[in-house]
Amino acid sequence: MTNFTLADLDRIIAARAVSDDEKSYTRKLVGKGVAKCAQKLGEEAVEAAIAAVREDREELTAEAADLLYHLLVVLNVSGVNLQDVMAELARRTGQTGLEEKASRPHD
Ligand SMILES: N=c1c2ncn([C@@H]3O[C@H](COP(=O)(O)OP(=O)(O)OP(=O)(O)O)[C@@H](O)[C@H]3O)c2ncn1[C@@H]1O[C@H](COP(=O)(O)O)[C@@H](O)[C@H]1O
Repeated sequence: MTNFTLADLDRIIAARAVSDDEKSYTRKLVGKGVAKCAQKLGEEAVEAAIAAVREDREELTAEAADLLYHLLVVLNVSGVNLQDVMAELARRTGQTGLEEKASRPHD
């Protein structure tokens, strides 16, 4: 169990994207533009799908982490806020999302 959230990773990516650290993978990837970032996102999605079909849970866990990282990079370079994506997901539940959370206080 960890308290680390997508919002935490999103903040790290936003900071690394504009950092001047030449060792930063995020900075290098963002510097290559949206097409390269989107290509990486697609590759990671396929790798996650293959791991799922193979029923390899360990591999799927690692690929899912790569996929979420690369999705957040694409959102960042595209100027789409993670908060807006979460709001869209909440809207689809027909509620803000907070009501259900309140009824599951230990999640
Ligand atoms: N979560 C990740 C993360 N997931 C995957 N990756 C990188 O994504 C790359 C994907 O692997 P590939 O083998 O497909 O990439 P590659 O062949 O090296 O690169 P390409 O030339 O194809 O782009 C790897 O190099 C991983 O290091 C990540 N890089 C960074 N993070 C997070 O971002 C933070 C900031 O990282 P830096 O920007 O490197 O400081 C880190 O602390 C992490 O929290």
